[in-house]
Amino acid sequence: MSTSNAAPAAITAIGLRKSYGDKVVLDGIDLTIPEGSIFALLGPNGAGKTTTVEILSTLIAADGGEAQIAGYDMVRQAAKVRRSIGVTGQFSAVDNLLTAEENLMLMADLSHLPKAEGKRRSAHLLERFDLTEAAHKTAATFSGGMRRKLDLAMTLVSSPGIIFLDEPTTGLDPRSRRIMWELIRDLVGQGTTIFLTTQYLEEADQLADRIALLDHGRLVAEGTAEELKRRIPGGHVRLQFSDAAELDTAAGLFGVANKDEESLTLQIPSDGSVANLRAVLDVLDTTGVTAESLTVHTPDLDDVFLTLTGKPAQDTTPQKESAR
Ligand SMILES: Nc1ncnc2c1ncn2[C@@H]1O[C@H](COP(=O)(O)OP(=O)(O)OP(=O)(O)O)[C@@H](O)[C@H]1O
Repeated sequence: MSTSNAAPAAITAIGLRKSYGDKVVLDGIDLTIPEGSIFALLGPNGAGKTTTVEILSTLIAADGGEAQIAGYDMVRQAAKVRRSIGVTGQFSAVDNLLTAEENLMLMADLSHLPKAEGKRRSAHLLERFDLTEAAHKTAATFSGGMRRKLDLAMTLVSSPGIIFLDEPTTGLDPRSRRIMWELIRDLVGQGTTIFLTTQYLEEADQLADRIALLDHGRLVAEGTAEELKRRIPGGHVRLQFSDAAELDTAAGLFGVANKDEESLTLQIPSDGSVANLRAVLDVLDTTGVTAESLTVHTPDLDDVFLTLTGKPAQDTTPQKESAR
């Protein structure tokens, strides 16, 4: 899932600002999201994730800053931006009184698709999202997972090139979450750009090419999951030796190292980069010490979150109810 640096940007933003009264919600946000990639905006409750999505999808106006979405200026060409994007928000667009198919056809009508084309796309999406059997059932009878799938399918009726997913799996059980992830990966495989907000570190880790961490209205970190994990202390390489003598010799070679006599292992602080690993191996090579194995331990995103925001991740907070 690597993004090419050569891919043109689907979304760029410079200096986005938004306040409600004296509360500064976004305090200068810069973003560049290449086409065909998944970008995750990660942040605790109230960090400003939804506000960012609302601004970029032209639902609300920023107080300052600029953004281009699909090459269109979000203020001067707002209508063109809207035609290029799909938005699945925290509040479901699904109409409970309609069937799955009727919900999809309604979206097709709103997108001004000819009736036959709307029917064709609805049928295709129902099949792809495994909702064919539920096509003629009213959405009121759907489980949370089915509803989310239908919601996303409705966003896809107009085949947008850029999709904003605001907390797409909040409140879903693990199985439904995995199904959503697969659907999201499929979309990107077809060239769609995904802008995702999430409170789930694992979700960002699993899906996103790049992750930005939003805290108090600012992006406090941005990079791939691996880059973010390397930015914080706690990473190390662990060398395993076959006997105590080798372990002792090796321990003498490295200035800072944690020796465990019992497991015959040596832990050396490391950022996990190739250059650092090479340096460790070079030291062993030149002194003729043989390690049995080497493993790299990078901190997980939980550590990153805690270090950079000073707050634990929100995975355990009570989940929000979607308005129906
Ligand atoms: N219309 C509004 N009027 C006043 N304050 C608002 C409004 N919309 C959002 N806020 C405030 O802006 C802050 C950011 O809200 P936002 O919904 O963007 O956060 P979030 O990161 O999406 O969090 P959550 O996961 O809870 O949705 C919050 O403190 C919220 O109370």
